[in-house]
Amino acid sequence: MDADEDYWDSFPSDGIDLTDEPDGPVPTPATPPATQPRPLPPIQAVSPPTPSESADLKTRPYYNQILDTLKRVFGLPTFRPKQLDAICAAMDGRDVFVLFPTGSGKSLTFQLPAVCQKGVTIVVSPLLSLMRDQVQALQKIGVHCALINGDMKESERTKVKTQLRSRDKPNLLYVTPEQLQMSGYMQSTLQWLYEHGQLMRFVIDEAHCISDWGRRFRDSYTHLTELRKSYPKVPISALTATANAEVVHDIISRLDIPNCVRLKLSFNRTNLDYEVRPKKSHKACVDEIAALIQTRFPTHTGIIYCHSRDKCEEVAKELRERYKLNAKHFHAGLADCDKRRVQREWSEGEVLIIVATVAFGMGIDKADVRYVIHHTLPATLANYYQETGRAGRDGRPAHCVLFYSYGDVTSRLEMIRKDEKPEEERRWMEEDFWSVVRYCSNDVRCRRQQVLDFFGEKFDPALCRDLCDNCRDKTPVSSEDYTEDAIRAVALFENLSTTGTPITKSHLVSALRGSKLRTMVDKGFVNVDGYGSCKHLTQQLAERLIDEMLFQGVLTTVQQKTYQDYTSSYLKASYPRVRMKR
Ligand SMILES: Nc1ncnc2c1ncn2[C@@H]1O[C@H](COP(=O)(O)OP(=O)(O)OP(=O)(O)O)[C@@H](O)[C@H]1O
Repeated sequence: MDADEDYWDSFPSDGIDLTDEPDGPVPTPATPPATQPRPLPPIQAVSPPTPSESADLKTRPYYNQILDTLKRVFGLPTFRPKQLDAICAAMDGRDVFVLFPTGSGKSLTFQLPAVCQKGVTIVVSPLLSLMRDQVQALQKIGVHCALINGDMKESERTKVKTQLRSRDKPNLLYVTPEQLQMSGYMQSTLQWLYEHGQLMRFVIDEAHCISDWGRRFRDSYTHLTELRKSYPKVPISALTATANAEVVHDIISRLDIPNCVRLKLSFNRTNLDYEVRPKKSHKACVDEIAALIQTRFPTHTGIIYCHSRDKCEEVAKELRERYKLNAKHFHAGLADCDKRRVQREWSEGEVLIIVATVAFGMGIDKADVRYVIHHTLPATLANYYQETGRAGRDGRPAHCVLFYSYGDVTSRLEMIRKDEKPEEERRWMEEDFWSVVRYCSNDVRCRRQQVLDFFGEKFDPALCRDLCDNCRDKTPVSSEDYTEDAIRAVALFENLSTTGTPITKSHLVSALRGSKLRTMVDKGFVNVDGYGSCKHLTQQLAERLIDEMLFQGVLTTVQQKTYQDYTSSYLKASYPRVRMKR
């Protein structure tokens, strides 16, 4: 399998281009991993703006100017929540920390002040594609801005730097952290701007990259900690969509902006409907996806995420050929020109369905995506939030469906275990992935609550308004203790193992229920002590019992090659054994 997503690769030396990387550096989960014993810094939650910041923003002397710029330059009628607070803080020359979810309009919070003020705002961004898109979008509406990255020819870079010292300065300069760090000429240009009072602000986009609490700590971001020392009078804005309390604290201390105006929005995407569906087989899953699209979204745009390049191509082909749906695939294996073409066709509505790996998403700002379907499990719950976050950016209802099977869990775990990364990183990957498994297997708790919980945000499920499958399911929930059955299952598993035959999950389920299947007889399982000890359980309950034992780590799985190079997943005990000397 050519698994595409490789979340833990180090970043390329100068920005990121369209590889099969997730959209932006990997978000940080709400809690640091248990296997990483680091002293916790004191948690400093993001505080609401102080009264002087929130009250009477409309009386600010520049209020009419920013409102006019919002309408005339950006073509937008009103501000979204907290945008005005962030813009006023920037206009007042304050340091600002913006923690808003994806798609909430963070960019405007620095772009608008940059347009209103004289001088240059430097925007440090790790994603080349995102930078290009933003610069193009700004140029389209007549904003004077420029870009410097490692891909450009030296002559092009020199042209921009010359422009920076001229009268015809851009309002915004987008730059990769590497360019800011490496280029001596860049440094001297900044110094020149600073000395001439023309350096308006530093904006650190994806600011969680600066924090080593983030899993994808980016080396080139470290020197950004020098900005305050080198340019003490220049205010700094830090923006991120993914930071827990520790990361926020770390960013603020590293950038040395302790008195920044802190603005936070809820991560609840109220218009998204979350649903998990069992994945019975690949074919059944594609059938269901096709039926869902044909009945509910026949003329709408959507994204289907798959784990591997092969799967993307296969699913897109099946949707086209079997269901006559307008689908195309996208992954990092495509030539750059093909990537651009498919992305453009989808953005312009010529192609409705994109079947993609996580490579798809960087810099995508399509407002009317009506559904995001996961054919395969995402790597972490934070990634799931980010990937589903591409739906409904226009604020209108959108649907997120995640297909889940234990088979996908085991193959993902197997891949993680085979990964050549250091053991600790593999453990993180596993732990992050378990958050997804727990989310899928919890069919009681509000999905929205589970997602927000992951980001450390408390959410009252009553506010979900039945916009998730668990809240919609009104079947009364009863809880029963299955410990006795679990003990029987462990004893039976031990006894079955004495036959020397590897045991699959379905063997154990059949043995618990006392199945008379030929294969159980042939393998000699039926004669084992405890065979049929859970006859009272239905097939579904027995399967859930074993799943639960797998989730809780009582059992685990190992992959073994069978005949003809097929691999099967076998159960392995992972409960501690008590051994005593007699
Ligand atoms: N006040 C507004 N009114 C209407 N649309 C807006 C407003 N502010 C921003 N938008 C639109 O919202 C979309 C998302 O904005 P933006 O790209 O800044 O989000 P973001 O928070 O930076 O998201 P991400 O983290 O995904 O980059 C854009 O299409 C933008 O034009």
